[in-house]
Amino acid sequence: MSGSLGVVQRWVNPLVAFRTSRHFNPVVLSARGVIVSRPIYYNTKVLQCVANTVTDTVVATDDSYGHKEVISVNPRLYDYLLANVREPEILRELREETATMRGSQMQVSPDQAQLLAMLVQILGAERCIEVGIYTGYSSLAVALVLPEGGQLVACERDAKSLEVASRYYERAGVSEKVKVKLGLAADTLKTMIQNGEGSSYDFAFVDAEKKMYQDYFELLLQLVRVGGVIVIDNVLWHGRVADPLVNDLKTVSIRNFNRNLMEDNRVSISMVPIGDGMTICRKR
Ligand SMILES: C[S@@+](CC[C@H](N)C(=O)[O-])C[C@H]1O[C@@H](n2cnc3c(N)ncnc32)[C@H](O)[C@@H]1O
Repeated sequence: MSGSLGVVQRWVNPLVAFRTSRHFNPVVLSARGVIVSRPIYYNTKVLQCVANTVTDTVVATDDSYGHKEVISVNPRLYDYLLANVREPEILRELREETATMRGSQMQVSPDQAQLLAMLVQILGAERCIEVGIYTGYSSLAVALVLPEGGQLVACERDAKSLEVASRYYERAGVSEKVKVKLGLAADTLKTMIQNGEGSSYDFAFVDAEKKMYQDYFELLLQLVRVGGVIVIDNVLWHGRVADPLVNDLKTVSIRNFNRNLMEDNRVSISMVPIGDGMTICRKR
């Protein structure tokens, strides 16, 4: 720090200071480091946030990424994103009730649910499957956009969480559309195949036992028609899949599943960094 009054930008990345310089008056400190003037529009905390916004958010810019400024969602940006999600009132109530329960971190986020509903609508899906209901947030999001006569076969092994889900299906008026299958999902899917339901579904969402992903996928690939879509949740697994030092059973199985999917010519794929990561697969 200099011995005279001066502008101090030690907390500002020079690139960011340049980019944002039109938007604020800098902090001026005395020789002893006492603030003698503050920005006109921002207090120092806000200013710090402004200065950090770009550096916190843009996570990749170099030529490995074609100099594309790739962003990562920080809390402030995520709040903004959520403020732009159209979450139906009934889903909000279910999400808030679930938030008081054990395991609430398992439910998909509002932006994920909106994407699922959007995919179902784009596909014009009438016959859907969900693997892993919990209290019903994602299944209700799908059921709400199904057309008259549409059906969602939803698999869950935990009867207690199903009580919440069923109550919300009822309240939302979609009970007729959701066929709940209590039991192990793989068994339910096998039975559906044995019953001749192969290639008759338009859409499936997988959000249950991570070690079973490959099995669920193989079964669902038989149940979904050509052109149908299978969405898999948690494919980024809190970032652990990209960390070679993490090798617990769940991480390894998701990592292997992702690698297999990359080489699987039976589907087109798109891995999307939404929520905990989702891969959208379209059956060829
Ligand atoms: C991540 S949660 C599902 C969250 C849900 N999609 C939502 O948005 O609220 C996973 C659910 O899968 C269920 N589950 C786990 N293994 C299962 C299995 N083998 N068969 C059926 N359900 C299973 C769990 O009981 C749990 O409720």
